[in-house]
Amino acid sequence: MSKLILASASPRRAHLLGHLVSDFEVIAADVDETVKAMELPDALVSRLAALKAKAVYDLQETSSRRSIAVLGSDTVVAADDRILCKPTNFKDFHEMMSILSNSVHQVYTGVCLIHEKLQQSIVVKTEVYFSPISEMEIEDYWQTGEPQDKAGGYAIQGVGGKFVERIHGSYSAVVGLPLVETKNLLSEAGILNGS
Ligand SMILES: Cc1cn([C@H]2C[C@H](O)[C@@H](COP(=O)(O)OP(=O)(O)OP(=O)(O)O)O2)c(=O)[nH]c1=O
Repeated sequence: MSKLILASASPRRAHLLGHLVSDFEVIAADVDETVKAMELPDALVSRLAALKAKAVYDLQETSSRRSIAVLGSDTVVAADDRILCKPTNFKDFHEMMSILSNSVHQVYTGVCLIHEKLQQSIVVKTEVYFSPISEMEIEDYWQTGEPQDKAGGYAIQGVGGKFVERIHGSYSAVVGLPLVETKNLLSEAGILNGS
């Protein structure tokens, strides 16, 4: 049985993966997440998920690579293909919330599994519908500290959940790791217990 490594610094991803696998290691991947010119969101999350998995795979001793599997993932928020990264300051965040307020946007999560030299990737797209957000709500939300490290400036699983009217797609993908699709990837690779 292969040892599974999650190539991520995100506690949310580790928590979600824990719903599928009881035993895995976590190693943060240090990669350049700069968006390329004209890069579309689905291509971006696919490239970054693979980059993260490959970075951690390459850190492993050559002799042990045959018995490991590495999972990388990346999430971005996009409004009509315009990528909204993690807000760097309040002005940036305010602009994001103005775009998301009373409108629908897309959350893309890419997952890549490297196992026995094979690399398999998937991208999950979810549509998220936001209710109108007032100026005061934008200011108050920024003060909570929650938006700062989140793609698109919000967390559906936290305070940001109060802006979400409905979603069409995968809730776990919005949080950071699509459970059904990741389960299928791990299962096909023979990594899940009992598969
Ligand atoms: C939209 C949204 C994003 N997020 C989070 C998930 C991701 O952790 C983060 C997107 O940034 P990522 O760069 O995908 O992930 P990360 O920097 O947290 O961790 P790593 O690269 O090491 O795997 O935003 C939420 O937690 N809730 C949400 O509703």
